[in-house]
Amino acid sequence: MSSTIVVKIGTSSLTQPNTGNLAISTIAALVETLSELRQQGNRVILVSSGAVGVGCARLGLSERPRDIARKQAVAAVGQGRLMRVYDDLFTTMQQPIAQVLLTRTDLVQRSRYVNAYRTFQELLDLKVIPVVNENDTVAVEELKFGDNDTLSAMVASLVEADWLFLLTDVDRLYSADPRSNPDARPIPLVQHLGELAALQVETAGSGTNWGTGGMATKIEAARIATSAGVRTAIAAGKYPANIVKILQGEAIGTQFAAQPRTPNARKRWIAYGLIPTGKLYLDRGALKAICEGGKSLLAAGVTAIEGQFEASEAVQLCDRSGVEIARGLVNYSSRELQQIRGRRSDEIPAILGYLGADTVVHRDNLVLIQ
Ligand SMILES: Nc1ncnc2c1ncn2[C@@H]1O[C@H](COP(=O)(O)OP(=O)(O)O)[C@@H](O)[C@H]1O
Ligand SMILES: N[C@@H](CCC(=O)OP(=O)(O)O)C(=O)O
Repeated sequence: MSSTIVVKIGTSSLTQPNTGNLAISTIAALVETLSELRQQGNRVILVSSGAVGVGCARLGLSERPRDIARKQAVAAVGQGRLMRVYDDLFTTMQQPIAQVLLTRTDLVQRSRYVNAYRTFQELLDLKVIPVVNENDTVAVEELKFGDNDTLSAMVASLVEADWLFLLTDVDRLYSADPRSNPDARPIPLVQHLGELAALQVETAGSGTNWGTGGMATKIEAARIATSAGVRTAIAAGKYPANIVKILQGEAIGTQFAAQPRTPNARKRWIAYGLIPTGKLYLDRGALKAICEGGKSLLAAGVTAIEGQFEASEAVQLCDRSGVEIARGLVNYSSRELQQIRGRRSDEIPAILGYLGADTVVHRDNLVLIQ
């Protein structure tokens, strides 16, 4: 049966740790595996990091630039080089590829999100492997994915993938960074991300100087992807052929079970495309109403508000301790909500001096976060 498979590979796997030069044998093995998967009828997307690392090697820079403009310039050098290498190798496998560079804003605006979705579908229908990266050269700091782990999870959610593979320079997730902690225990399977707290998994430490985010961003990616219904695996970038073995059911790397997928595409955009600008804390009655009753959120159930936001923006709906339970588009600004929180809906016109929406977040604009 054919699947939609998103594979993300990090800089630490694509480049030699000492010189920053391309790890050609790894890239060639990756190209072979992905081409074979494609030719077996699967829909395949590659999310590849490496623009900054490869750009640095090309320009003879020995470390990742800290200055933003310099980093953006270096990425422009590396991205072209990287695509040249991919295109040469994929062409030897008769496999067409496409470059897709995304910024975070492309997923925030509904029209651009839908447009990106359509372009991916078209490319996959044409049997092309899209090679995706963040558009580092134009992305602005405040609106960045920041790391390709998050980007790949959002792409996997956008295209409703069956699998997300996060290929890195360790063979799986451990209870702590295995580089600094030889007693770290391997974690083969995560049924639910809640288990990680009980397993006391530490994600501090970010491997080589070239990787961004370390394990923490991979766990966050697994959270986004699994709650969008995508099975996720963390595995060694050195052995891309393991992807095929994992698809055949072998217990390699760390595998995260998928949660049921939100069937409504617009709700998935609310949950995974938008960037929340505020937090609403809910009382127990409101949590029960939205979680068990499938109801809208009313002002009466909001106990506190954090952040500055306008009506129609995305907010996180949290329990008393700040754990996010749901996300939604809010009908009132933070200023208005400060005035009406805890109050009955029929009191709102008198408090605000005008007739607003009955609900703070309507159930059609509200999605539970697993
Ligand atoms: N709990 C953990 N389990 C495994 N690796 C961890 C853990 N915590 C931190 N790490 C580090 O994360 C690194 C991988 O992240 P990173 O360097 O960002 O890779 P990539 O370039 O593939 O995104 C590993 O080399 C490892 O040192
Ligand atoms: N977009 C950046 C990659 C950022 C990133 O997440 O890097 P990595 O941790 O190596 O996957 C680049 O191409 O250099």
